[in-house]
Amino acid sequence: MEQSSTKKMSEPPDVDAQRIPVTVVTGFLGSGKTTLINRILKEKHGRKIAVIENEFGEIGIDDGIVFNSQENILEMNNGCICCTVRGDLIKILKKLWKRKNKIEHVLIETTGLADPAPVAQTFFVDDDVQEHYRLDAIITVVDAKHLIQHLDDDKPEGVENEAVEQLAFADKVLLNKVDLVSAEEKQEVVKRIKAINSSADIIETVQGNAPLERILEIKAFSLERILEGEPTFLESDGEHQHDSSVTSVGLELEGEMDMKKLDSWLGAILREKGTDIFRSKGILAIKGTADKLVFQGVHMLMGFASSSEGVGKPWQDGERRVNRIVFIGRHLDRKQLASSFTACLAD
Ligand SMILES: Nc1nc2c(ncn2[C@@H]2O[C@H](COP(=O)(O)OP(=O)(O)OP(=O)(O)O)[C@@H](O)[C@H]2O)c(=O)[nH]1
Repeated sequence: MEQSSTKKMSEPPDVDAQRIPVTVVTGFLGSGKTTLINRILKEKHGRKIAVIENEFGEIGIDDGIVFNSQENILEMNNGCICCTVRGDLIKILKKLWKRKNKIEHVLIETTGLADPAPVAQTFFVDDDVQEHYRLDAIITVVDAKHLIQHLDDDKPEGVENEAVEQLAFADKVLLNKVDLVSAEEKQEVVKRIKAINSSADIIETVQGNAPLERILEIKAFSLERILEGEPTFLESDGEHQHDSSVTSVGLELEGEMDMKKLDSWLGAILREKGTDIFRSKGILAIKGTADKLVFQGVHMLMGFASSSEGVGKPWQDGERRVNRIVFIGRHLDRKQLASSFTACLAD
């Protein structure tokens, strides 16, 4: 007896067991990050999960369509998590561990244009953060249909290709939207992923349906592996250049929309400009119904959902019906988008 208690006393404390695991969910615009996080939150995981959510675009849309039953959602929408709001990320993390109602897992959703490296670096360069958190894994969600075009996107000198960076840093790749590609197309995408990152496990998913035990608390992040590929990982100050040709136009307009006009307007824009418009989404008020309409576009693919199907909440009595829509991509014509959006208002 005595022997075993002496042994116990001399054992180092299990530091990892005391630190809160963090999963960074990254992946290009529209790949399915929010879908994955919503799915995780809805499952019976038995953990108290906090989500830190960073959205790209002039106006945030995700807050209105997701996570509506969760209290532990922290929004950071005043810049990109990998540069301007990294200080805010540290502040939020510090606040979180001081909460009485102890958090057991943190999910960080980066914007679709973020470089995950500075986010990962946060867990190794700040002493307080390092003491309380452990980076469990970087999960990169990939849109099987659109990945290759983003990997092949020509970037200006000195600008990183975000889709490549996101894959290079992945501990797990969720090859999402496999329902949209053929077996041959899928094989080609897998080949491209492996050429960038041969060590990450690839999980094929539809609507982010990966088993939780393969994505949470998996201790997959390895600093050694990262340092092998990027020896200066811990030294750099997180400074990097974003592709400034990708911008966003966010529009807000009070009133009720004509569904027919809206549908044909969005259909036409995405058909004509869907190569340049990477992502579009909106929350809309339609004449004749109190249900909120949620619009989602990824390049030329678009779809609607409604609060009648449990996505978001209906317009409440007295709530101002403000339509919000955001377009993210290249060569966006703000004036033209604004006037054609206004033209969709119901008479
Ligand atoms: N066909 C298909 N559509 C999917 C799948 N997963 C997600 N989607 C749709 O893809 C669109 C974008 O999904 P999100 O989860 O919002 O993507 P995201 O990565 O969070 O997008 P951003 O945060 O704006 O970059 C939505 O319309 C989803 O319903 C899938 O497996 N198959």
